[in-house]
Amino acid sequence: MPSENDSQGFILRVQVLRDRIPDASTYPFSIPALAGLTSLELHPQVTYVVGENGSGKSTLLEGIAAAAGFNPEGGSPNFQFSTRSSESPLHHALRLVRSSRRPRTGFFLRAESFFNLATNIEELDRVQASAPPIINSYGRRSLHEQSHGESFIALATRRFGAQGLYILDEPEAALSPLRQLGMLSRMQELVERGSQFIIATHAPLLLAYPSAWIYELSEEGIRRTSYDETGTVRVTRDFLADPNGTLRKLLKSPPRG
Ligand SMILES: Nc1ncnc2c1ncn2[C@@H]1O[C@H](COP(=O)(O)OP(=O)(O)OP(=O)(O)O)[C@@H](O)[C@H]1O
Repeated sequence: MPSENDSQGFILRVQVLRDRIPDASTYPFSIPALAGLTSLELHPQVTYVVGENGSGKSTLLEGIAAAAGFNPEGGSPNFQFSTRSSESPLHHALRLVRSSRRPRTGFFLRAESFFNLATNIEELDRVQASAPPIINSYGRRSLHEQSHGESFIALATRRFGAQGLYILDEPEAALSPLRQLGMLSRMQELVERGSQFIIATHAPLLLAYPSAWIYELSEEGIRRTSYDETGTVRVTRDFLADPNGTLRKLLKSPPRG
């Protein structure tokens, strides 16, 4: 049963300490959506970050994840593998305003590091042969031997748990539309058990969690918006309402049929 305290998220707000920014004219502080950011309030349960390619979603999520103690390359706070040090210095300038609740578990998912995570689990299980295998928490089957979607579903159903902080960068890359809807119901189970999500996405289905807050990043900055006003929903809705009309405007020769 969720306690009254569960109505608070673990992270209440993300503050940007402008005096810790070494050079506002270089990456990542030069990204338009981040340039003027001073504070971002998070929903206690589900906060989405949307915006065009290159608008700064991954940079922001990585900064929040690193400031929260995750490996910037992804995984749970226990995973400390490093294949490259490409993380941006954003987290040095971020201060997380936390509630009195502490997450019991958590995961930072970034698509490009899922492969490394799978390899890291195999290596850890090889060297720690006496301990219960870590892969047991991921459905007992090597993530390398599962499809991208299967391994994500194993992660969300087996490894994600109550009182968790989950920072997910475009998880839809792995998921069919049906599985994206399934993810919404898995999110509800976890939210009801005190978890908090921060999700960057381009997927209208995955974006549909009710009462969540949505921030849209753009050249103008970062602003809270509604589901219907997001670019991703508008473009998808317009297309599905009239695919042929859209294609006629877009393509040189008209579509057949
Ligand atoms: N290591 C880096 N050094 C310099 N610029 C970078 C670096 N990483 C990303 N950028 C630039 O910062 C901007 C924001 O990138 P980011 O990956 O955060 O965007 P995004 O919104 O997540 O995009 P997408 O939807 O395509 O995943 C882009 O213009 C990108 O080219």
